[in-house]
Amino acid sequence: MPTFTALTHVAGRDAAEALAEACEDLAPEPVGVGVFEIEDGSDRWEVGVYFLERPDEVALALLAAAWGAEPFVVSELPEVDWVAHVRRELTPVEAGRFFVHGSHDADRVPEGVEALCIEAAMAFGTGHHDTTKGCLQALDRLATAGHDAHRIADIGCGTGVLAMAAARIWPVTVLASDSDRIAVDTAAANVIANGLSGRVECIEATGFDHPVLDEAAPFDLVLANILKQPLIDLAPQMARHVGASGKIILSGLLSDQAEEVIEAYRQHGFTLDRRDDLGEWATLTMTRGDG
Ligand SMILES: C[S@@+](CC[C@H](N)C(=O)[O-])C[C@H]1O[C@@H](n2cnc3c(N)ncnc32)[C@H](O)[C@@H]1O
Repeated sequence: MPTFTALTHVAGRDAAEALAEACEDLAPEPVGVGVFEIEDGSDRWEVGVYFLERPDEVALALLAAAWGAEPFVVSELPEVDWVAHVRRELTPVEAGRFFVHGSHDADRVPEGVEALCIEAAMAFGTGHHDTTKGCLQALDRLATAGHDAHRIADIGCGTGVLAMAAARIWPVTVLASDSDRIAVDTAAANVIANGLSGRVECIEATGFDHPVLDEAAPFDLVLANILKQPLIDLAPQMARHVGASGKIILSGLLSDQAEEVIEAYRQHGFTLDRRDDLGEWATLTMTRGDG
């Protein structure tokens, strides 16, 4: 378990930010630099510079030079399992019928929900982000409306949260792909942890560039929570891989980017069913054809 040495100094906001900036290129290299408001109404800010090993006297002298006349406090942070700490801080997320939680909250799962256990790890998708939440709500609505999906893909699966949610609704094998190997491995581990082995297949691919995705097409449901530009770039491939009347759920775009994405997909034969804005993010549900 790593321990950290912290160098801290309290100042006004501008001075704290200037100090933090001066410390970013230091040797030894800090593992983190942060500026935090001290919440006592005094408008004072703490700048903290964190090292995995305590800097020696020479390094401290260099740091003192970088910080100019400002004094700093050197302290050892208590030994804390920060990963476990962050995980414990994550509270469960409810979206439609889904209840996404960490393993530390397994005993808090209410009756009658579809529970998905996701640990905070190296991949995106604990359910906390409004884009993930928006997609889970859209999935829930499609299922409630009786959409029948036999071929499903989740492009940019991250932790696999959306693919697993879809697998909980429809009794088919869902293809989950991501361009990032770490995300693919994380999703595969989550699939096992959630008892969905054989129901979600995780593959490394950018967009639909994988023979397994080509062979499984045409899909009648595709989820893609990636950013605006990758979504727009994906539109021609989406049109080739989604069957007539197939649904797509798109997110990862800011509300003010929604029209641009809708237009790109309109040009490839999709009709907007609905748009849902959560926070500053939009989620689009569209149909291939006239809906
Ligand atoms: C915002 S995360 C979404 C994760 C998860 N699906 C969710 O809804 O929380 C986007 C993921 O898409 C992946 N990604 C981005 N562009 C991609 C592309 N063109 N093809 C496949 N994966 C992509 C990233 O590596 C990342 O894991």
